Amino acid sequence: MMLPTIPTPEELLDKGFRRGKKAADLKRGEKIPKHLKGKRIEETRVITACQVIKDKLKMILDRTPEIEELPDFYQDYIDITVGVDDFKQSLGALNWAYGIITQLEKEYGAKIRKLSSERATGLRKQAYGRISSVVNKIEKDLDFLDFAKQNLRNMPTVDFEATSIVIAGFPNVGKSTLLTHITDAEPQVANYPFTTKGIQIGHFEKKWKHFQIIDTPGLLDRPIGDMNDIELNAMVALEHLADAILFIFDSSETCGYPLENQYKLLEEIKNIFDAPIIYLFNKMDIAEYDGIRHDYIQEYIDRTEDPLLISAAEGEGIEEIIKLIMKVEKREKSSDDEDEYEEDENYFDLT
Ligand SMILES: Nc1nc2c(ncn2[C@@H]2O[C@H](COP(=O)(O)OP(=O)(O)OP(=O)(O)O)[C@@H](O)[C@H]2O)c(=O)[nH]1
Repeated sequence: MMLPTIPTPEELLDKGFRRGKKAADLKRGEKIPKHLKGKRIEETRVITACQVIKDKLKMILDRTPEIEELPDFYQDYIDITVGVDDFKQSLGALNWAYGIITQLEKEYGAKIRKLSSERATGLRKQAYGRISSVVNKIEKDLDFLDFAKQNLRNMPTVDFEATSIVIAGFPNVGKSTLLTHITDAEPQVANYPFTTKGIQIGHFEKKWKHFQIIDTPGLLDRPIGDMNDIELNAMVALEHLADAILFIFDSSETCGYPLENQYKLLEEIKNIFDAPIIYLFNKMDIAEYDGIRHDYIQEYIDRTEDPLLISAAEGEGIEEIIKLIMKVEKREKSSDDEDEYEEDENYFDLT
């Protein structure tokens, strides 16, 4: 997500005051009756400074998307990454500053016009003091928005029209090998909270249907019991997105995790995700010796509903996986309307 560039309070004030001075200098060259000149110069200076600062604040507000209008996945993503409440509060603060500066512009414009030219400079200084104080009050909000901009820069680009399949399984079971076999091009790599390597999204199209396969190394590959609330929220964001889960077992256990533990992870994932699960037993090429399969591997295969036995590295079973993926239906995604943001009335009250 591209957010607008966020200035510091100093930059914002500096720009406003510099442009104010420039406009005032131009006024100085104009033919104006002497007793009015001082007033006009200072009035121009205050009004220009206010407008420049307001324009910048408005540009930031206009170019920042309304969070409620984004798909659930992005709302969740923003919440986990930077916090939706903080985000909205910061925008609220900018809106507040915009309102106050509009008032100061009117108030001081009128005062300067009413009083004598001798008092104009004093009034302009007073106005500048108050403008500075308002802009400095939103320092932490500008700071936060800049932090959000940096953190949301490499947000995953998700196609909400496509059917989404999320891959799960312990590290080294063959998730990325499978992803590259199923999808067309190099997967897109984007940031995702709690994944050291980011999220990988690959696409493929078949019979006019578009599918995206999502791998989240570091998230769907470890016991959920160990996760904190925020990490669980990151899982829930995926749940909002997934139309189906591809759960991959490493039948050879060369990934370092016994099938017993892999099965436990599956049980945990079943508790969190409502989406249907496609079960894959990978690395079958090394799980069998001379065509003989260990009884205990067979036991896990037998415990699983419609398992597919594959070898991602050798491209064995890929066609069957694609056939199963083609049967996945897009799920109706519910959006929760209850947690509408409540504005802090005192903060927004400009009257
Ligand atoms: N013999 C064999 N090796 C495989 C197979 N699939 C993957 N591997 C190997 O297993 C190792 C791990 O595969 P990856 O695809 O990187 O596994 P991953 O699950 O994406 O791993 P993380 O990114 O760490 O989560 C690599 O050395 C692969 O070459 C397979 O079907 N057979």
